[in-house]
Amino acid sequence: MSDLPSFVHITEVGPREGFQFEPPSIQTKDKIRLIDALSETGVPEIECASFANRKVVPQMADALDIAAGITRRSGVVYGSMWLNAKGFLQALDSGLYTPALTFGSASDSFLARNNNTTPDQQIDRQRKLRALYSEHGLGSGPLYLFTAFGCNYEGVIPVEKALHRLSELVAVCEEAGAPPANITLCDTIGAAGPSDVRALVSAVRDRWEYPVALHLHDTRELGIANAMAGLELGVARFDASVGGLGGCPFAGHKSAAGNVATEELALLCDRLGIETGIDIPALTRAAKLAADIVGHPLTSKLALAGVFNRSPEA
Ligand SMILES: CC(C)(COP(=O)([O-])OP(=O)([O-])OC[C@H]1O[C@@H](n2cnc3c(N)ncnc32)[C@H](O)[C@@H]1OP(=O)([O-])[O-])[C@@H](O)C(=O)NCCC(=O)NCCSC(=O)C[C@@](C)(O)CC(=O)[O-]
Repeated sequence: MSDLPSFVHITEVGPREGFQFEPPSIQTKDKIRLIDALSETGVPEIECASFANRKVVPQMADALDIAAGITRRSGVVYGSMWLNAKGFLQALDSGLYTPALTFGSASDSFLARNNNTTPDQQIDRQRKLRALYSEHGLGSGPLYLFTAFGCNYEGVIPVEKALHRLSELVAVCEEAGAPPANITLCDTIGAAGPSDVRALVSAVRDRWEYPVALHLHDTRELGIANAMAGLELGVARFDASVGGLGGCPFAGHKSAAGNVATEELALLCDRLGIETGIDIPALTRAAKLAADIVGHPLTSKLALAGVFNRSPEA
């Protein structure tokens, strides 16, 4: 356990990844209500929305309204995501935090469905995005590898394939003089187990010195075990989603439902003596609000059971 980090940065992605996976009928005011509630929980960063083709992701068509409607609390970073230049320029206009994101996928089939590109086109798109980032004064940013462990269309992704796709994306960043701020390995469909996490994180570390981050899905109940494997390797940056909301609509018929729940990851860290800055009871209340807004129970057992009272009154 000696490599456990002392602090873990958790980016809350529920308002983006969660609501993209729900029907488009969720009201903008409710999305804003959840983001404002999350702002009071100590999460350091909230991904509020994405700027995407509204014909394929109508759930995110109100991204600009969300950006305009939220109450920004000092000390909280309010971010967004995009997959192309058009989305990046909208994100800039929104005033949400816009790090220089680079994206790719270990599965070529997922890439075609999610990003509408072949691997070569994706590299070309990332080069152009990087040039656009430079024009706007942005340097290094996170590099995301989707379906890093497996995919509903291609099955298991061998470590070598993930490394190959990563090396192309890292080269784009390095050639632009903007090495990745981190390499975020995404288990888009909850395909991994702890040994897979250990194998890929270690292989990436053997090859590059960039910090590794994890974006885990709990689709098959291994999300927290996978997070534990990452923590034991010293991974100190995670994405997670309040209540376990979310998934990617382009990930296949079994899909990607259920990110690791932020409050459960924060609880794991707390029980390991790792700081996150998160007020777990407050986040658990936000998870209940998220369930009310979407109108169905969420996967987080902590949200269901409530925080364990260590000193109950007799
Ligand atoms: C993939 C792209 C960007 C390809 O975008 P493209 O190839 O440029 O365009 P397209 O062929 O998809 O569509 C073209 C039409 O979309 C419009 N368009 C195109 N982009 C935008 C935009 N940004 N904002 C507004 N409109 C846009 C564009 O203007 C045009 O409109 P038309 O001329 O036909 O009227 C696009 O198809 C798209 O936005 N798709 C949605 C993909 C998506 O949002 N996926 C989910 C997020 S990724 C994820 O969840 C995984 C993650 C991050 O959580 C990690 C993990 O778990 O692994």
